[in-house]
Amino acid sequence: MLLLTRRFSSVLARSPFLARCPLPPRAVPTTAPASRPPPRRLMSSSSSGWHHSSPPPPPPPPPPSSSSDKDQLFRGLEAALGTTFSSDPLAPPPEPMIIIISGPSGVGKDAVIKRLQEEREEIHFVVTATSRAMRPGEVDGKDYHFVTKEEFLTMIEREELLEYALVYGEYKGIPKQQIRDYMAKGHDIVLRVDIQGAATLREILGESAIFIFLVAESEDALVKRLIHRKTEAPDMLLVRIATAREEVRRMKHFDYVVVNAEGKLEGAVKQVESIIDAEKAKIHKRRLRI
Ligand SMILES: Nc1ncnc2c1ncn2[C@@H]1O[C@H](COP(=O)(O)OP(=O)(O)OP(=O)(O)O)[C@@H](O)[C@H]1O
Ligand SMILES: Nc1nc2c(ncn2[C@@H]2O[C@H](COP(=O)(O)O)[C@@H](O)[C@H]2O)c(=O)[nH]1
Repeated sequence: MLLLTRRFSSVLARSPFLARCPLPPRAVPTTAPASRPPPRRLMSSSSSGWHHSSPPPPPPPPPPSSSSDKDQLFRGLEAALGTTFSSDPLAPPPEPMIIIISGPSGVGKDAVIKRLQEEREEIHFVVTATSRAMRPGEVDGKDYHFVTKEEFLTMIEREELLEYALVYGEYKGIPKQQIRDYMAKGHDIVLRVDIQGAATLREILGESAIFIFLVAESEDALVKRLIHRKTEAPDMLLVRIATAREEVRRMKHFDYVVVNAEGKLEGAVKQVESIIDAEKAKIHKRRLRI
């Protein structure tokens, strides 16, 4: 430290900055401090305590004011350390992550993901494959890859799916290649699956992915939301609602729970974004293995 201070002092001694802002003479010792006796201290006559017998040290030099002074100081510090200051980022670059968004039918998974995609372009939502018929308003390749049952079975045979399940009587599955392609480009990946799909993915991905459980504020709100969506006949509605009761019990196997309350879609999306940001800032990151 003493050596560094000396070197810095000698570098600055050659700089015009020093001419204007001289270092205090006693700030940089020129002889080893061990050879100097400790300063004598005297008891003050006042009741305020101890005082040094030596005069007070001179005030520190004023901070550099002009940009050339600051530049001189910067270069002086570099010279004192004997290396240039690097402008490389100090934090490692964030690695792509896999985020699984699951929850009971009708809770708002698709709605949350749609808004999330609008907010974060770097996120890729994996379009899953399904054997179910297209609903009015759905787009092939955007909502799902709509395939026949035979085509789906071929995908299973060829081991093209990371996970697949029979969901309400129809096949649903995640194409592996899509994940690989987008991760290679540095994108974060969002997967939307039902609860059984999330359980399978936990077995495959373990702690390397982030599992978010989306819930409505109450069962009552969830049922009203499903009725309002008008996509299911009453018998199928009953199946989805009965299944939802069971599914809520699986919440404890997830990493996070996010409440998507009635009329509060934006709040739920913000919370998912906060989770992603916090996970990105983690020092001991999740190591992805797929
Ligand atoms: N916060 C919210 N407040 C009010 N309505 C909402 C909210 N979030 C979503 N919705 C509506 O609730 C319905 C169900 O949402 P969505 O289809 O996104 O659910 P989902 O979880 O993807 O369902 P599924 O699992 O059956 O595909 C939709 O009509 C959607 O517009
Ligand atoms: N296990 C999987 N579940 C999936 C997949 N893709 C979608 N889903 C889930 O299915 C239900 C029903 O969807 P719907 O569009 O018919 O209403 C819903 O919970 C989806 O999240 C998948 O690849 N695997």
